[in-house]
Order: sequence, then structure tokens, then C-alpha cells
Amino acid sequence: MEFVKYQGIGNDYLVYDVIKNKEVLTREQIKKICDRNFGVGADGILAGPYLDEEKKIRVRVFNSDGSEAERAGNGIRIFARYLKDAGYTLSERLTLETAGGSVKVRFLNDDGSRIQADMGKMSFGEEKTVTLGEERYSAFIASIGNPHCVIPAETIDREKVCKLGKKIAESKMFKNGINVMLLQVEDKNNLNIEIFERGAGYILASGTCSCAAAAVAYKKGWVGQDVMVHMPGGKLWIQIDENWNLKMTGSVESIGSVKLTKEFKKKLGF
Ligand SMILES: N[C@H](CCC[C@H](N)C(=O)O)C(=O)O
Repeated sequence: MEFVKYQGIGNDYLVYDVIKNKEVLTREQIKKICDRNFGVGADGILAGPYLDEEKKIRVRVFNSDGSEAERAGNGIRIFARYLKDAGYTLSERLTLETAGGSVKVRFLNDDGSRIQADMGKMSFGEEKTVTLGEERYSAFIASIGNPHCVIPAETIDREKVCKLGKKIAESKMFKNGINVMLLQVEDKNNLNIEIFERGAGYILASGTCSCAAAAVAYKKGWVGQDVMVHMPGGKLWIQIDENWNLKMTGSVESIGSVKLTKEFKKKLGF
């Protein structure tokens, strides 16, 4: 059983090639594999390629707690890079199917280290209010296949986003859970975010969270349609068109292959 590890601006995933590996992974096994101390360690697992009757390529996105997400932005870019590296595709462009819809991907350079994903249309929910101690925050809900809670704040940091993220997760305000981020506007073209992801907790970067933050800031008139989103792991370039379709561009880097030992496979129950 083998995985290939990549990271997109510090958001790391294990690719599980379902054609080369026969075992089907359970939620519990995914959680154990993603554990950073007792397992391989990753923000999640990308399983595919699943080829459907129309030869479309599907990928399934799993968070490190084993839950399945409708889609991922860095995750999709990483999986496309894997398909290129593994020789499944020679083309500059491809379309990937996810539970949250299709994503068009384009390699911007020969080695596939810079990838653009056309993430589709952002939709918006109603504004909510969240509190943390004495502080009250407005929270803006946005979805691009998966749900996001964008909380603008003067100052943003890991501690605050983790406290808010945990409180929102425990409050059951959102029955399917939600990705939470703090948003700090730098200027008309630059945003900073800190992220507490559904199913993964605090992470260094997130593609879909970058899209949600940029779209909310644009809708509020705080930034233009061309935004650089800065995160602890790096930056993603987000472009928003007049129909709220978003493109995301950024780097993807390979790390290496990981072959599980018999001992760890036994621990997983294989
Ligand atoms: N945790 C997210 C999925 C991963 C999103 C992020 N890592 C990305 O690559 O965009 C969710 O449950 O909706």
C-alpha cells in the first residue's frame, strides 16, 4: 500500500492511487494514516482516479479526521499534479470531477509546479454573529461546493482562529460542519487569513478557504476582483469574474512516496 505526498503552500495531502492500490480505506484508517505522530501525517488523503462511464476522472477528498469533503482547492491542484507525474495525462488542461462539481485545471509550467484551478461559482448564505468572550464578530457564509464561515477581524492569529473554529464546530450552528477563517484586509489586492478547517483543524493554507475569503471581501467592497491571499504556508492568487466564478493559482510541490510497512498495515487492520 503506497501513497505519494505533495504539498500546496503547506497544505499537505497524501495521494492514494486507487488503480495501483486495491485496499479500500475506512474513515478510521484514514485518520490513523494522517496522524502526524503515529501515522504518515497529512492534512488529508486524495483518493482516485475513479474513471466513470464517460471516462471522466473523479477524485475523492478526505480530511485528516477521515470525513469526506465535497471538494478541495489545493487538494485538486495536488491531484492534477499527481496525474501528470504518474503519466495519466500529458495534456496542459484537464477536468476533475468532485462531489462538489467539476473543476477545470491548467498546468502553467512544464513541471506542473504552478497550477491554476477554475473553482466554479461562489454562493453566499446569510450573515451571522459569533462571540468569543467579550468579542462579537460578524460571520459571512460562503460556499464553493464546500461550506465556509469568513470572520473579518482587525488582528488575526492561530490562537483566535482555533478558539473560534472549535466553538463554532461544537455549537452545531452548521449541521454539516464548516471551514472557519479569520480575514484581515491588507489593501485592495491583498488579504491575510488564518484557517481552522472542518475535519482538519488548524492548517497553514487552504484553497477553498482562500476563495471564500476573497469572495466575501470583494462582495463587501474591501478588495478588487484580483486578490492575493496570504496564509502562514504561502499565498494563492484568486481571480473573481462578474458571475462570481473564481480561479485560483499557486504552487504545488512533490515530497515523496510512502510505502506502509506490514506492521503499520496490521495496526490498520489489514
Ligand atoms: N476541510 C475542507 C476540505 C479541504 C479544503 C482545503 N484543504 C483545500 O484544499 O481547499 C472541507 O471539509 O470542506
